Amino acid sequence: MSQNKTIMEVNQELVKERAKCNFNVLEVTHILDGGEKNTLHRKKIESIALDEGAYKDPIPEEYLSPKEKYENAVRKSCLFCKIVKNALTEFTGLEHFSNFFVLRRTADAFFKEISPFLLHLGMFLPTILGQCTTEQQAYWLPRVLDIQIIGTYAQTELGHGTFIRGLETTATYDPETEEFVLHSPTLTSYKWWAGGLGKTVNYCIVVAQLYTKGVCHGTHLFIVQIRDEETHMPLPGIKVGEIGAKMGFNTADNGYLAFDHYRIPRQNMMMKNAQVLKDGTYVKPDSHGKLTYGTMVLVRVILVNEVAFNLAKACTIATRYSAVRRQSQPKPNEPEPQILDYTTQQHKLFICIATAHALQLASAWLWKTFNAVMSDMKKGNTDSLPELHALSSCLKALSTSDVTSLIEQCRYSCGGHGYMLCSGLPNIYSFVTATRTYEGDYTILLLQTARFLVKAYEQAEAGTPVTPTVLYLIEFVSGKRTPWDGSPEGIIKSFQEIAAGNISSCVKSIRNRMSSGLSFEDAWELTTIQLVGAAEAHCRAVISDTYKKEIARITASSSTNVKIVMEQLVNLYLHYWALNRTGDLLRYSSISGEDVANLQMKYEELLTLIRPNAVGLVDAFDLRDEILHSALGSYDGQVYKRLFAEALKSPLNQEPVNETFHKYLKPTMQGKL
Ligand SMILES: CCCCCCCCCCCCCCCCCCCCC/C=C/C(=O)SCCNC(=O)CCNC(=O)[C@H](O)C(C)(C)COP(=O)(O)OP(=O)(O)OC[C@H]1O[C@@H](n2cnc3c(N)ncnc32)[C@H](O)[C@@H]1OP(=O)(O)O
Ligand SMILES: Cc1cc2nc3c(=O)[nH]c(=O)nc-3n(C[C@H](O)[C@H](O)[C@H](O)COP(=O)(O)OP(=O)(O)OC[C@H]3O[C@@H](n4cnc5c(N)ncnc54)[C@H](O)[C@@H]3O)c2cc1C
Repeated sequence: MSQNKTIMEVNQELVKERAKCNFNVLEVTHILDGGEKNTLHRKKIESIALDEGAYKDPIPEEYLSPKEKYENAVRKSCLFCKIVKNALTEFTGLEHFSNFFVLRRTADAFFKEISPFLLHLGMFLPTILGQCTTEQQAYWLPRVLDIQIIGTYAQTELGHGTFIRGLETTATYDPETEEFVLHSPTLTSYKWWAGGLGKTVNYCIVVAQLYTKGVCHGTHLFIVQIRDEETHMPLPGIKVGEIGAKMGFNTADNGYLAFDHYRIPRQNMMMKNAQVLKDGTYVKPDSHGKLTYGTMVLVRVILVNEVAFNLAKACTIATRYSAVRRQSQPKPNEPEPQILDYTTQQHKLFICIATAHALQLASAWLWKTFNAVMSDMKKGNTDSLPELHALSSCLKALSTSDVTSLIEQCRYSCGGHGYMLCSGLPNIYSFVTATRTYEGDYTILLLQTARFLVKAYEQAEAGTPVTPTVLYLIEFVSGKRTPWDGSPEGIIKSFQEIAAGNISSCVKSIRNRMSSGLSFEDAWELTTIQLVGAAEAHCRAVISDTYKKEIARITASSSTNVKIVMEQLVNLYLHYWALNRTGDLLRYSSISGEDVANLQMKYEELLTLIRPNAVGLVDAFDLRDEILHSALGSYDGQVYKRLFAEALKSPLNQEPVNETFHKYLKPTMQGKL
C-alpha cells in the first residue's frame, strides 16, 4: 500500500494483523475507487497536493482563535486551489463533477473542519451549470473555474429553510431599467447560513420570489455580486456578515445577507428554465415545475458519497485503534485481549465497514442514475425526475442519518481517547451530523419519498406500470408472498415486503382517516410517523439490493478471497438490518422466532469470519494519514506515542506554571481572595 511517510516504525500489533489478512488489499481499493484507473488518478492528485507537506499548520488548528482559524483556512484554500488548478481546468461539464470527489477527499488533509470555498465548487458551480443558459454559462463559467470570482448559494433565510415556497426575499422586475430589485422586507427574510458568505465570497446565487408586472411567479435564482471585486467592501444596499460560532463548520464562515432595494441586471436571472423578457413578460418553463430545485438534487446525490467517505475515515481510525488497544482480562493468567477481539466491539465496527462499502456502491449507482436522468432531460424528457427526486431524497436522508450514528459508534468504540480532538472523530462527527439537516432535513426528505411511494402504490393497485425501484409493489398488491428462507436474496425480498407492507398500512390509515371525515392533508399529517417509516424501509431495501447486485457484478472477475470477504460484508449488512427490524419482519414476512435465532447465530459467525481481515479491510480504504488527522488511526498504529506528542502541543503545556496560579489559585488557597 502507498502509505504515508511514516516517521515511526509500525506497531507490531498492526504488523501481525496485516500478515493475517488473506485477501489482496489493493484489489479491494480498486473496487472502492471504481477501478484501477481511478485509483491511480486519485493517488496522483493526492501526491500533487500532499507530498510537499503544504497542508501542514504551524500551530494545530484547534488551538487557534476563531478568527485565526478562518484566516488560516482561507490561506490554505488559496494554496490548495493553486496546487490543484490543473484538475479544475480539466473540468468541462456536470458529467465530470465526480472529478471533484477526489479533490474533496484530498482537501481533507488541508482542513480539519471545512474550506470556506466548499460552496464555490459544491453549489455555486453546479448551479451555474444546471440553471444558466449556454450564453450565461459562457460568461460565468471561466471566471468561476479560474477562481476569478468566488461564490456561494444563498437560499435559506432566518425564517425558512425547509419551506422554499415560504421564502420572503423579493426580486421585482423594473422594465424601465431592465433590472431586478432585490429586497429583504423583514428580519426573517435575511439570508442565513450560506457557506463562505460571511467574509469570503464576492458573488452568490440568491433564491428569491420573482415579481413581474405585479404578479408573483414563485422562487427563482439570481446571480448577485455582493462585494466589490477590488476592495471586497460590501456594495451599497448589501448588508452581509457571519452568523457566529457553530457546533462544527467553524472555518466555513456561514453568513447572513440582506438587501435594501438592491439592483442587478436582468441578465443575472438564471434563465435556463424560466425567463423574464425585456418588457417584463414572464416565460414559464415548458417542462417540470421543480427544475429550479435541481442543484439540491445534485448535492443530495453527492452527499451519499460524501458520508460514505467520512464513515470510511471513522472506521479506519476505530478499527486500527481497536487492534492496538488491549483491555481487561477475561481469562485468568492470559494476556489482555486486543479490544477488536471482543464480539461486541466487532458488532460496533464491522457494520461500519460494510455500510461504508454499501453507501460507496449505492452512491456510484445513484450517480449513474442521475446522469441518465440529466441526459433524458436534455432531450426534453422529465418523466424519470420524480423517481430520481424520491431516490436521492431517501438515500440522502438515510445515509446521513446512519453514518451520523455509526461515526458516534466509532467514537464510543475508542473509549476515552475517542473523545480527544486529536482522535479525528469529533471533527468527522460534527461535520457529518450537519449533513442530516442541510440540503433537506431527514424527516422532510423521507416524506418527499413517501409521497412518491403512496402514488406508486396506487398505480400498482390500479394495474398501471410502476418505475423500477418500486416493482416489488406489484407482487405485493397481487397478494403474492415469498416464504422466508434466510438467504441473502430472501432477506432482501423480506426488506421489500416490509417496505410494501408499511406503504400499504399508510395508504389504509390515510383512507380510513379520510373516510371518517378528515381532509387528505389532515389524514396525511396524522400518518407521517408511519410514512417516514415506510420511506426508510423502502430505502433500506434499495440500498441492500444495490449493494448485493453491485458486489456480485464487480467481483465477478475478482480473486476468490476478495469475493469471499466482500460477500461476507454484504451478508453482515443484511443480517444486521434484519435483526434490527425483527418487529417489522414478524409483522410483514413469514419469519418465525426460530428463524430470528438462526439469523443471530449467522450474524455472530460472520463477525468471527471477518475478524482476521478487519485491518486489511480498513487499509483498503487507502486513506493517507494526512487525510485522517488521527493519533488513533494512523497507518503505523503508534497510538500512545502520538497521543502524548499531541498532548505536548497544548498551549497549557508550554509553561510550567500558568499565571492563574498567582492571580487566583494561590490567593484562594491562602484565603486571600
Ligand atoms: C479548489 C477549492 C479548494 C477548496 C476545496 C473544497 C473542496 C473541494 C470541492 C469539492 C466539491 C464537491 C463536494 C461537494 C459536497 C457538497 C457539500 C455542499 C455543502 C452544502 C451546504 C448546505 C447547503 C444547503 O443546505 S442549501 C439549502 C438546501 N435547502 C433544502 O434542501 C430545502 C429543503 N426543501 C425542499 O427541498 C422543498 O421545499 C420541499 C421538497 C420540502 C418541498 O417543496 P415544495 O415547493 O413545497 O413542494 P411540494 O409542494 O411539497 O411538492 C410539489 C411537487 O414537487 C416535487 N418536488 C419537490 N422537490 C423536488 C425536486 N427537488 N425535484 C423534483 N421534484 C420535486 C414534490 O415531490 C411534489 O411532487 P408531487 O408529489 O408529484 O406533487
Ligand atoms: C452546517 C450548515 C450549512 C448550511 N449551508 C447552507 C448554505 O450554504 N446555503 C443555504 O441556503 N442553506 C444552508 N443551510 C441551511 C439548511 O439548508 C437548512 O437548515 C435546512 O434545509 C433545514 O431547514 P431549517 O433550518 O429551516 O429547519 P426547519 O424546517 O425549521 O426544521 C426544524 C424541524 O421542524 C421539522 N419540520 C419542518 N417542516 C416540517 C414538516 N412540513 N413536516 C414535519 N416536520 C417538519 C424538521 O423535520 C425539523 O425537525 C445550512 C445548514 C447547516 C446546518
